[in-house]
Amino acid sequence: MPYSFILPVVVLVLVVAAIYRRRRNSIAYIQGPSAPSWMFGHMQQLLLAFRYGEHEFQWLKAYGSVYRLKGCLGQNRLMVSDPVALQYIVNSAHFYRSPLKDNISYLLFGEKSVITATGSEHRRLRSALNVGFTSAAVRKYQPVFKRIAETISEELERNSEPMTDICPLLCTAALGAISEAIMGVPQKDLGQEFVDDTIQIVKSSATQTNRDLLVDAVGFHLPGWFWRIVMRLPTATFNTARTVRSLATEIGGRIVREKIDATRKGLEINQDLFSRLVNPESPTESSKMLPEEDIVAHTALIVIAGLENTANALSFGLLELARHPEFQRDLRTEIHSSPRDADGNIPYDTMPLLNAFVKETLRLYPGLPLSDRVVVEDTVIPLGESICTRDGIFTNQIPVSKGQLVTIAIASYQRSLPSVWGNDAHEFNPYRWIKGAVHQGEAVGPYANLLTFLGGPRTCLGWRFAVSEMQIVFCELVGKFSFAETDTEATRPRFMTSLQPIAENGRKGLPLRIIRTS
Ligand code: HEM
Repeated sequence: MPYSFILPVVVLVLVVAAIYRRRRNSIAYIQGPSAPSWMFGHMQQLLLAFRYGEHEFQWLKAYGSVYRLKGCLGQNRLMVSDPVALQYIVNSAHFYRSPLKDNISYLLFGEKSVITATGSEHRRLRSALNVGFTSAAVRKYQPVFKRIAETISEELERNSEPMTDICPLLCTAALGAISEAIMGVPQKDLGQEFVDDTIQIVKSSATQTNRDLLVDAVGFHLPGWFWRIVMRLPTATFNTARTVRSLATEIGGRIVREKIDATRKGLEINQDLFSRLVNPESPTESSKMLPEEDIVAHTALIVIAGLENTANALSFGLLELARHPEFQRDLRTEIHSSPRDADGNIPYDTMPLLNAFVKETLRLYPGLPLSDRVVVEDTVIPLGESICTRDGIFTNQIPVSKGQLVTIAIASYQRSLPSVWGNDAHEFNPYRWIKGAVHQGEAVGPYANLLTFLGGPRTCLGWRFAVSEMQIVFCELVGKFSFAETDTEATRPRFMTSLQPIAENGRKGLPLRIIRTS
């Protein structure tokens, strides 16, 4: 057969082209620290650090805002905290979430949720859910946040212990806020089993051990269909995840059906998100209405997405106040001297110290300090500042090939450039926001130029919700109590799926001395 050589030649050409392209776009020429081991690369230092960032922030200092790290089993990873590069990555369709994270989201939330949907389906779901997350919608949740904050105060007043772990209280408060504002029901209606299992799944999905690092590294190369089969296995974590999902479907389904019934009976409709999705207030909302099953599918996602991150941000804020008594006093003075309306509301957005404090807390303690992306199509990442390669050549762009792992280094970005944050970027200094020391350059995220809520089409839907809840809870608590650390520096941030406060005993917690002030 005269043409029988064609196929092998075509295959050979394709293989050589692929190798050439891989070499050409390999990131091996980018500088970075040498790895302590081939098996774990830098992953133990990055993800299992005793105090989050103890190695990462040193690498940042040594290599700048783009450098190469080793993942497990010799994998090359690109760590990026350059604002121009980050803006490109979060907005570009050339990058997608790492397959591992995507598969876990798929197991927990199914394919009908905004976090797993892609393309036009993602845009449709976001646009519909957004009716509950606009500035106007979030303003209407303020009474809920206020009530929730007062419940924490009442609990603290009853408590006569010399030391209180504030974390569980803040977690219950954050759950109450979501339950009432998003679903329009008191927290007890969610049922203890759902609440316990949800908290459990957040804990057990935390990457904490060497074994987890290796499973993640191997899992990265496995196709989605393989994961979907593995996730049917009856392991403790997968069982809890399945229970959370089925309880969420049951509870969400019941809540949504009750709201549909109330609408049919002409009863008054509330301001919570689920009510508005069932019974839109305006024709624009009507056109984006979600069917019942789509609303139900978001029950678990919204609880999990909104609970941990907000509660942890509140905890870290109180930790920094305990470490900075003078700032705490100034903030209390601002709270006491701010005018209140007839309902006791303060114009939260106009309080300089309060807002500087919220921004500084979210800058230093992003709930998700790292977020992995995979290149889905060859592209070139532009850089705001040139980097020097291992060959001593300066470049202001990095070509990356399909399959390359890129880490959006959120925590590093928020401490990186002195030209953006000032020279004391590693310190807690809320005044930097008041003195105008923060340079508002590239708009990388939706709030204060921070990436804590990510950016681009996948920006956190609940960012205004979280900021408003933080403003109100801080006002209530700092207005009535003083916070002091029992052992300065004992509590540390650790990365366990999210950035969490870890007490001296190695467990999640924030023990504080809390005293009534007025
Ligand atoms: C301080 C608190 C919060 C932080 C730091 C935070 C952070 C984030 C981040 C980083 C993402 C992107 C995740 C990714 O794509 O890998 C995200 C997505 C999301 N968040 Fe938040 N979040 C917070 C509070 C909330 C709240 C209170 C809600 C809802 C009540 C919420 C709902 C969502 C949803 C629905 C998404 C998915 C958006 C999409 O994929 O289009 N978040 N959040």
